[in-house]
Amino acid sequence: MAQSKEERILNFVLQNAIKGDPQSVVDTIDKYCSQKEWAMNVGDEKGLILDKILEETKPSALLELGTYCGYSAVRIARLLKPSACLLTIEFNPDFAAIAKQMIEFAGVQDKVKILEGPSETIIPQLKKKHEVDTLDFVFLDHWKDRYLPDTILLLEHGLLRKGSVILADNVVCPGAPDFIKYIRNNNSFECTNYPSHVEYMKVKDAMEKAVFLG
Ligand SMILES: Oc1cc(-c2ccc(F)cc2)cc2cncnc12
Ligand SMILES: [Mg+2]
Repeated sequence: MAQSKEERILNFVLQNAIKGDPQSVVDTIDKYCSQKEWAMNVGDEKGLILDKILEETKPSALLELGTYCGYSAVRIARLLKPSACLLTIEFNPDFAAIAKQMIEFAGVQDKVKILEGPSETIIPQLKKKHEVDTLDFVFLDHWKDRYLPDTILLLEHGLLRKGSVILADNVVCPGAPDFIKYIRNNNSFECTNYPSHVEYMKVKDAMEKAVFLG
């Protein structure tokens, strides 16, 4: 069976990065995806914006929607305090299997839990099945037409508290216009836009930060 792009990325990491060193895993994925095969990781440019917002927020309970190969899960986990926990939801079982190996190789498996399945099913289970109280930080990086419905689900299930930070990737390209319209017109959110570029390309993109005001 021919290897998938995601398997090629994982194998490049296993052969070229340093086991147990999350920064080397992040750098190695960026090297492969900028020089050999493009892939939809948040990447190094938007990754620095993500890093800065994480360092300002210092979250303990985090949720990521859209694990893919685990690049942002490793990137986020490398900055977390020992007691912090990142739950990351991935719909595609093949991606989830790659991400599991990527996270374990990076040595951040104690801070990351992959939840495989549709976000609309898993979000309502977070409190009872996954012992979540409220979330300090949410990274939206999955299907763009799920950003708005999943944000509404988070609100409906009492998963946000005063000060919870939502950070959304790709609000320009591919774009999430319904999410942006909603969140910028909702007085319960304080929004900030961070212009950037699509990972590994010169195409304009941006991230949007939305702080829940309670
Ligand atoms: O960061 C991303 C980028 C793109 C994407 C694809 C094609 C293109 F031309 C430009 C951008 C798609 C994504 C899907 N899910 C999560 N993240 C994504
Ligand atoms: Mg993205």
